[in-house]
Amino acid sequence: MKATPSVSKMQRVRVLLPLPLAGAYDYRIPPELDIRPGDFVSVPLNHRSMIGVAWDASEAPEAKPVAEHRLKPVAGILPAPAMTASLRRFIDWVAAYTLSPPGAVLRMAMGSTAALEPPSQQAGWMLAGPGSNAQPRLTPERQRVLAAMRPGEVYAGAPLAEAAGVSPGVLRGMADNGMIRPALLPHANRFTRPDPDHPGPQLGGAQAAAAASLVAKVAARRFGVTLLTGVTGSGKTEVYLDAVAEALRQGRQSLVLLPEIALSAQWLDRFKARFGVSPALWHSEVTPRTRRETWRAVAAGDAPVVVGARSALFLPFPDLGLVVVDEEHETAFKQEEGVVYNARDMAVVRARMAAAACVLVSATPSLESLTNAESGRYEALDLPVRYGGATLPAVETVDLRRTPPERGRFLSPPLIEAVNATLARGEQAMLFLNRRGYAPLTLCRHCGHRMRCPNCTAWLVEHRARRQLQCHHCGHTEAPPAECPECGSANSLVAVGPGVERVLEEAIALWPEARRLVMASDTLPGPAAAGVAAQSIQDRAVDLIIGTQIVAKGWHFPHLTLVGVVDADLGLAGGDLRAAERTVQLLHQVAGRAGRAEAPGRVLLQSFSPEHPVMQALISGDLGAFMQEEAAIRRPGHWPPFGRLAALIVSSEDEREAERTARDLGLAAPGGEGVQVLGPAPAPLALLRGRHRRRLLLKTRRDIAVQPILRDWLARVAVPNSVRVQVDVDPVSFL
Ligand SMILES: Nc1ncnc2c1ncn2[C@@H]1O[C@H](COP(=O)(O)OP(=O)(O)OP(=O)(O)O)[C@@H](O)[C@H]1O
Ligand SMILES: [Zn+2]
Repeated sequence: MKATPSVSKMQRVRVLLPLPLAGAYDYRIPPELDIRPGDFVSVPLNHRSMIGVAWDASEAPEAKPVAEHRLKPVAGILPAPAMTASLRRFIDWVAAYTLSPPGAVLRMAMGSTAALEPPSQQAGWMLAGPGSNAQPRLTPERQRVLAAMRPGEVYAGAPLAEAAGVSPGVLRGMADNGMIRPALLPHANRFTRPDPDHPGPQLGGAQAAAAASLVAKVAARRFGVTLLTGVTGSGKTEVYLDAVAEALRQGRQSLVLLPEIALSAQWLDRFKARFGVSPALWHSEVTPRTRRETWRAVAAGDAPVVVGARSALFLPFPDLGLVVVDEEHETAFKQEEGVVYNARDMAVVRARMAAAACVLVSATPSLESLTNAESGRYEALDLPVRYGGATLPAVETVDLRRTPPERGRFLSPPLIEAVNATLARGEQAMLFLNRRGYAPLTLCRHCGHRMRCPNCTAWLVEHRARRQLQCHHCGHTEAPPAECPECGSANSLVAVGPGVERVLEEAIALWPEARRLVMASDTLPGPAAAGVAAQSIQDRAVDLIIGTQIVAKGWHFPHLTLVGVVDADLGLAGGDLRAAERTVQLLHQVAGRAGRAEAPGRVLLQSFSPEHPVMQALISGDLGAFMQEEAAIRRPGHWPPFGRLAALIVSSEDEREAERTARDLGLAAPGGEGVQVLGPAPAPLALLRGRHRRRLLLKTRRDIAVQPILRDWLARVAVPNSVRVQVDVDPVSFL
């Protein structure tokens, strides 16, 4: 008798397919197959063969199940490790929470279907052995090959030929003569086990206490969430790496989520220094082959530590013991397309289902996590000082009303002077502006015409180096016209406002001798490029860094002492719920790059409103007080995290259809005590990729779940095929 009853006792099995439209489908189980929940199976669907997962029996069987004789049979079971119950529960949970089809969530968990096939083994050569009675001619070339081989070992062809200094044809000839024979190369497990006892840095004071607390949580092998906060440069990474070490000792796997793959460059060096080897990596730029190998290694428990982007949450860990979310406040953890989910929040759920410890890490924690820590749902650990006695940078504002830049320029005299002084001392300076390209707006001096995207409610951003106008929403590009498309005036188009390219232009004029580096997502397209850039900064091959938000997070540049924020007011303009919170977080993080070693740091914020509470919070550095003010503003109106939000985004290529559906949804809006619907209203991005957009916002009290209300609401409104209604639970973007 087997311990777990197989579903084969029944004649049918529910199979979840990785399709956005499907729930689980019923299939017939042929007598020769022994199928258990979690098995990867191939099944017929519309005359094609598809791979899906044997799902668990439904708790509420359908009223009218498909008749037995009409069911198609399962074709076979794939030789891949079955999906664990904890991952299946997680997929169901994410689908229910985000109102997504479970199949769409499953698709994220299947990584690459190729990973489900047995790994293809490469062929090589080995000595034929004593049994062979070959008596071939022993040329010097063949002798060299034999000398390069040891009995019983398999050699890949190309390196063997190279080692013996012969052509591959020689090997084939020897095989024909029976001197060597083909054999399969053994699998190299590329994910060497990190050594938890590899000597790491000596943790001091608060670091040691925090690390001990995290280690105890991992050792307890229970679910629990810890919010690890600490000033920039306090060594939070080193602290949570101790928790990773404990998971290794426990024989359990760890997952570390980072918001930006570019960041992983320095992080990987840190990991390697701590454990002697590299972890497995998971993000969109990993090659298909590595993806396949990583997926299988994770499933087999052979990848003890994975560091990745949000999609790594759906990897098939058989025994996850620790989930870390670094820079937990980052909005990059929100996936806005397809299944709309927040990886930070789902990481907590994944950890709960795996009975794993979860650690959320940030110098600027979100109000959500702070509130959870305050209520005792999360445990709080804090590192109050910078590592190694470094002090926090001094933050000042530059009042742009009093000391404005020269006409047509963007760097004010005080900032220019500060850069001068920094460069003169041989230290590094950074100019931060969260805007790619040369200028955010191109305008006709004569008629006032603005260059807009034809597909979006957005201005075209000039990228001068590429001689392009670009839409940052849909990717539309066009060449800058010679004359105004509206009034026909020649040479009348002017660039308005700065992007990093324009700041670079100004920097070249001011500091022609300085070695400059631009760090933006389009100039550093991948983690490798970011790694090279980071190294050149560490090696002091760069004097002046000009960057967008990718310079803000995580980096440790010991010789960087000045940070200049070109437009500190930029993030406040949008005016959504979290605009102030986000601006404080971003600018505090950027500021935190300055003065992380011996030399003290200085930060200058160029602003038109230095008296704004955001600037005041940055100057004082007292983010706790700022967040308490934020909480006081949001609490009475039940705004998150003191209430719940879900957005409906109605879109269609036909504006009238979008309008009509939005109105119908508005008319059918739910109500009652603690439930409120705002809208419909045109979205700020009223046109996006050629689709007209309307928004509705459901707001409920914290104790009222939005999902049942949304399901009920959506079921009452007929949505034409040409209209899409996207559900965004816990929206981060309000565009
Ligand atoms: N105990 C230690 N021994 C040696 N080096 C340490 C120790 N703690 C931290 N460091 C080093 O100090 C630097 C800052 O640490 P780390 O980057 O982890 O800080 P952080 O708290 O994550 O900062 P941020 O929030 O700004 O990203 C790193 O170079 C790190 O290796
Ligand atoms: Zn566009």
